Amino acid sequence: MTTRIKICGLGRPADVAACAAAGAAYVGFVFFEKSPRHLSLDAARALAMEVPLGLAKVALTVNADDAALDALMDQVPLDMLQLHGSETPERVAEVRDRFGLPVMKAVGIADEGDLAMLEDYMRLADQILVDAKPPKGADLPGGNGLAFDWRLIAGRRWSVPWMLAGGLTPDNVAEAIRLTGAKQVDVSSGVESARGVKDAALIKQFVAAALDDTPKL
Ligand SMILES: O=C(O)c1ccccc1N[C@@H]1O[C@H](COP(=O)(O)O)[C@@H](O)[C@H]1O
Repeated sequence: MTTRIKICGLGRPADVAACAAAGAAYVGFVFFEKSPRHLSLDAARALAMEVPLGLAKVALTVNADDAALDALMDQVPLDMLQLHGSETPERVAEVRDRFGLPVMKAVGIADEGDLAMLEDYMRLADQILVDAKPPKGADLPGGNGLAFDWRLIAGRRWSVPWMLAGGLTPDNVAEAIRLTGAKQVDVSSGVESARGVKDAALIKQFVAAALDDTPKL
């Protein structure tokens, strides 16, 4: 199976085109006002219309309530919801039932003590996104360009599909895949030329580096 790649935090039609041309499997739109990648619903709708069939559109939200998710779902065509806040397992189940889209829950990892949470969420989410835990006091719960110790999840057994995230770059993604066995990876900061600004050349390099590590059968 080829590595599936998500590029998160797109802002312009040219970013969508770069992801499609490079061979990404998912594109991510951020709905979190503190983020430099935040999109209004109008901007996201326009951007989503540019996404070719076969490239999955993921909405990243942080502790969004039903009203916010209703508005998002009404206005933006989407394929998946990424819950990147402190949503409980019960909230993950509720969102999945109410909105009828696959739900990917982000889990922040800093040390072994965080690994138990993976089991709790794997029972209820369609996918898990394994990210670095943000530093104390950080403005953003993700998208900080920080990696965690990948050895913590090396050899782990997974009961649902999962994606590796956190501080990935064109230079380290192949090693991250090799160490963790990830079949899906997600990147934001590592393909930006400035905070919040995606770079087509870096997107191409990242996808090529991630695909290059796919075992050839
Ligand atoms: O990208 C953001 O601005 C963001 C905001 C709030 C929560 C998560 C966010 N991004 C996600 O964080 C991870 C890792 O990002 P990075 O590659 O380390 O910058 C990724 O899943 C993004 O989807």
